Amino acid sequence: MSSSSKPNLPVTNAVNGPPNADLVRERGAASFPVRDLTYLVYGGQERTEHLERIANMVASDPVFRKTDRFFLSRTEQYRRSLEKVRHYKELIAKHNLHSELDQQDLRQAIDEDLPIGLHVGMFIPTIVGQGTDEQQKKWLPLARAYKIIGTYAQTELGHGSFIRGLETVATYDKSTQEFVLNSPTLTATKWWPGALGKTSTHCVVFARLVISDRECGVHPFMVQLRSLENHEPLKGITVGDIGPKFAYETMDNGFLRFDHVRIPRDHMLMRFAQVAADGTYSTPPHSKVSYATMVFMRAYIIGTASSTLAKAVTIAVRYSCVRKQFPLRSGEPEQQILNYQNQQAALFPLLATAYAFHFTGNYIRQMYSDFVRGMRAQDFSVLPEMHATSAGLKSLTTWIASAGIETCRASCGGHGYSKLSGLPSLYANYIPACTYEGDNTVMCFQLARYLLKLYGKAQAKPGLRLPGNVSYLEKSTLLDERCDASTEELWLDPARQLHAYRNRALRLVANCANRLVAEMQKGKDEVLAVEAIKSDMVKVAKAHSYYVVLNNFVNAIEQLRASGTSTPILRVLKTLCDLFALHFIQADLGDFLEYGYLSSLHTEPLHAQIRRLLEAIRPDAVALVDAFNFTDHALGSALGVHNGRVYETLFEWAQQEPLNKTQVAPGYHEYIKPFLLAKM
Ligand SMILES: CCCCCCCCCC/C=C\CCC/C=C/C(=O)SCCNC(=O)CCNC(=O)[C@H](O)C(C)(C)COP(=O)(O)OP(=O)(O)OC[C@H]1O[C@@H](n2cnc3c(N)ncnc32)[C@H](O)[C@@H]1OP(=O)(O)O
Ligand SMILES: Cc1cc2nc3c(=O)[nH]c(=O)nc-3n(C[C@H](O)[C@H](O)[C@H](O)COP(=O)(O)OP(=O)(O)OC[C@H]3O[C@@H](n4cnc5c(N)ncnc54)[C@H](O)[C@@H]3O)c2cc1C
Repeated sequence: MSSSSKPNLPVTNAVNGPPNADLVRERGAASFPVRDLTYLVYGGQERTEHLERIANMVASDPVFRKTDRFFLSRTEQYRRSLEKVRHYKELIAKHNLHSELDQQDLRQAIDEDLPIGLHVGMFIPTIVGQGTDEQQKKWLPLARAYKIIGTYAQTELGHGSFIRGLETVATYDKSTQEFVLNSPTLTATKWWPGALGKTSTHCVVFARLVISDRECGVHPFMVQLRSLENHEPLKGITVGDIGPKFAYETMDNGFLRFDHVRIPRDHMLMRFAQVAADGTYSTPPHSKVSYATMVFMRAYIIGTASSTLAKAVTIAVRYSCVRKQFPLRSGEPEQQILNYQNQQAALFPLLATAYAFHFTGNYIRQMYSDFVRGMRAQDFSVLPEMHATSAGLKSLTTWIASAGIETCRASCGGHGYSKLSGLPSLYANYIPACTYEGDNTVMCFQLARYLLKLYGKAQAKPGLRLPGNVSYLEKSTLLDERCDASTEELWLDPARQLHAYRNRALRLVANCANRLVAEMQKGKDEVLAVEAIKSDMVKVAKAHSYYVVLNNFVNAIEQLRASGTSTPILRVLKTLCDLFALHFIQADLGDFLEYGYLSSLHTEPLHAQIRRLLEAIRPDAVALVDAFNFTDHALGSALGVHNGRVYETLFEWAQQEPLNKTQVAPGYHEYIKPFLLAKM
């Protein structure tokens, strides 16, 4: 079956001409209607077409061009991103894109780390989440109209993960009803906040509240940093850019110091905790409610892991169809490198993972909106589950996506190392996701701690009912059960796949819990006992998160089946889900073998089934990446161009290299000529 219709996307940036014949053939051989899968991914035909209109508008707009980005200095890149921000605002007005969703779609299409990312992603959400109604009324209209630009300033030179260790102080002065913000030490300097260095006029600062020498914990405060007239820093404020980074050049991550800066009392965001005029402090209803913006952003990051990985896989799969190396036998044509099993084994599990993470993103979005509904009704009961689940999923998805981008890059051979492949910058700009919004390892501890607690409760109280994704912790009998997938066919049973993931997670939780007890029996207190099991806690968190991802993928397919999705689409999604499930068992085989859950009786059919799945996906590989529907602008890759004119595009883009502006190299006269022409 061929694609039901051609995607309505312009081929920007790529060199025009007849499309690569191999890609054309591959597209014609897809076993499912590509367009229907695109609709499924993006939420229907209407929404897909809307996204395409925005993507086309961006892709054909010269202000948003990307191809020269590699040749610009850091300062030029920052200026260009400001130019894009201005144009983004002009387009909102011109095309009436005033809804939050439209603006999100537009930013996504622009596809750059713009210095308004923090304004939109953390500054405004913090005002919404932590501000009183009056505070929202005052600041939201200004922020939404970009009359003020803000960021989220929490991390300091000395502390990021350990929020309670922040040193910036906000001391309440009852006599003037003001807070005095101060950075008492060098390590109290705010360090890293995006757009803090040069762009923001305001920020939400996290500081320890002190009232009459009493420590009241870390709270958020609204602070103006720069004049709205001339952008100069205000009195008492030292602010600037933190300097060169691994990548992320378009973003002015900044530093900030306060020298006894005074702000009015109503600049503390007081939705949950309050300071009255006389200095009376009212505690928040939940001690971690001021961390809510981070939970929001973690959920957002989980949602973007799929699309980021999907971009890398799209580039690598298309290129691997165009690229040919070696005939199998002399005299035969050379093979597309995607025909090699090793290439498929590297790329197809990542393709499957990009689809798996798509459904994880849907799941966490739903969980987050239920959680927000509860919060609005002063119900914080879901907070621990939301925090733990999002912390674990954020870690797993960003780790896998980061490693996956690098695998894609390496799979493109030498050309993958060229920045023109788009993969080095995709990787370099993405990997901080493993660190920001909570270092992944530290986040894993949060989930593991939650699971250990629930496991302990379930042990202490048989018959206790735990919520959906953690209900397996009730069933210690599961530990005695063994895998019975002794044939290739049995490995395709979702119930058996889920059984394996549940069993592994439970085993690791139980093992950790036992070790904790053993460490305490050796005389350690609980704190030191936890220190002795920390690397196992990371494994626990990952194992549980894998289970959550797979469970959601399986459930999503069941729901699609129930809602009448066509057989060819269901078939291809099931194949991807199977590959996801089996690949990550194979990757962590030691976990499953260690406790005798699996034996060689099961591993042989497991490996064989994985090989079959790779073969099954091969004819649909191009269609499956096409279904993500990225424009050439979004991919920013000479290797991933839709028309497959890889070599032509690489050649043309390389001509832009500034070194090629002259035939004779700069420096020739000083450094090359003297030794070339020196007498022997
Ligand atoms: C839809 C529109 C979207 C627009 C998007 C726009 C695009 C934006 C693009 C920009 C992209 C990227 C930009 C990146 C920006 C990056 C920003 C940042 O990095 S901001 C700084 C982030 N910092 C962190 O994440 C710090 C991590 N540290 C922590 O979270 C905490 O300190 C923690 C959890 C490690 C420990 O906290 P604490 O020491 O206070 O607590 P305890 O460990 O003692 O735990 C006590 C108890 O509380 C529970 N707990 C902890 N945190 C939470 C929470 N958040 N919620 C609920 N409960 C929490 C913990 O589990 C313990 O529970 P207990 O039952 O006692 O065991
Ligand atoms: C690109 C980028 C953008 C950022 N944007 C912002 C922003 O907008 N606003 C903002 O406030 N911050 C921002 N940050 C800061 C970011 O949130 C922190 O860097 C992050 O939370 C990690 O904290 P840290 O740097 O203190 O790491 P550390 O905690 O110092 O981590 C270093 C190592 O120590 C380990 N470790 C730490 N604690 C423990 C423990 N208890 N047990 C065992 N191991 C431990 C970690 O696993 C890690 O391996 C940004 C950072 C980056 C890189």
